[in-house]
Amino acid sequence: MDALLTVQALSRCFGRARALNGVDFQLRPGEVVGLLGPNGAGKTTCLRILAGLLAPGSGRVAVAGHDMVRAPQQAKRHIGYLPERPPLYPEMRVDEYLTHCARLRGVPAGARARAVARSLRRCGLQSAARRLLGRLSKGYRQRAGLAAALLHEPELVILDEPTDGLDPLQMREVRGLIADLAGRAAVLISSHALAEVQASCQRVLVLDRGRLLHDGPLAAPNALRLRLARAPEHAALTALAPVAAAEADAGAQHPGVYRVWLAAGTDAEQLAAAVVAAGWGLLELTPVRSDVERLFFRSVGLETAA
Ligand SMILES: Nc1ncnc2c1ncn2[C@@H]1O[C@H](COP(=O)(O)OP(=O)(O)OP(=O)(O)O)[C@@H](O)[C@H]1O
Repeated sequence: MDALLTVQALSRCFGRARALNGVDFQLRPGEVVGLLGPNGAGKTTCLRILAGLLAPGSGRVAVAGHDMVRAPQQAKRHIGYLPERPPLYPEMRVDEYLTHCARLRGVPAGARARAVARSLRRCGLQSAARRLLGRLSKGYRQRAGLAAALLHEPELVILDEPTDGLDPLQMREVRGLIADLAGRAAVLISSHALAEVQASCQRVLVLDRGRLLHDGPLAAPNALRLRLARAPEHAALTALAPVAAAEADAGAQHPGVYRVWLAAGTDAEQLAAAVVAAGWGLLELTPVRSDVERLFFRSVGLETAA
């Protein structure tokens, strides 16, 4: 499938400091990707360039085939951007603000009310539509910023630390909003919250001192976590046709928890059927995801490969 976003050899300096250094990656339609990196890694700089708010020093950004420098209007039409601190006017009401943003975004006059209502609904803001932005909690301000970013139904949504400063309940709500976006739009999320990225993203980029150190999927191919009520002999488990390899999960609190790799040409459904037929009591069968924390520290050189 063609890339929705293409980033090529992107660099940017501030004075003599190099904030971004030769960054390359692509985003496909509908995928949710986390952008991780320590403070000062260049995440915000990168996202601001992608959103067309900051000029690149060199390199290229193209959105849906439109070059951000040569055709910024067309490129930006496909992007919704939630900055770290959304620029909300405290004296405006939520619905007034969204109507104002819809106008700035070029949503035609006749379609604005519908776009605002849809954005309010998607971000759970209907009951807050008449509230002053200046009186909103941090979580609701974040929702208002996201509602503004989604008004024109962008295919690429860029979120700069969307859960920063939120309480666990608000974080869960934002996570729900991201899950709701997934599949309909590509989402690029910068975050310090590794658990957040683990929960929401299919792929992770790690940036450090302006360089992209890692770009890879979070799902480990063919690996599943299997939990059984009655732990079988290891040999009995590996004798099942869909099992290529299995190892007991040493970190698990109970026996009967395994990491299982599927044999080529088999799938999770076949493994479930084989385990049930063996009478071991299937309690859980879930895809194994890479550990974002380990991946992050390994990428930035603070941990050697285990
Ligand atoms: N407008 C600016 N003027 C000068 N230097 C800047 C500017 N914006 C960013 N920088 C510098 O560029 C580097 C990357 O900053 P950036 O904000 O992109 O990092 P970040 O990964 O988003 O950090 P954080 O996680 O702390 O938000 C830093 O050294 C920062 O000081």
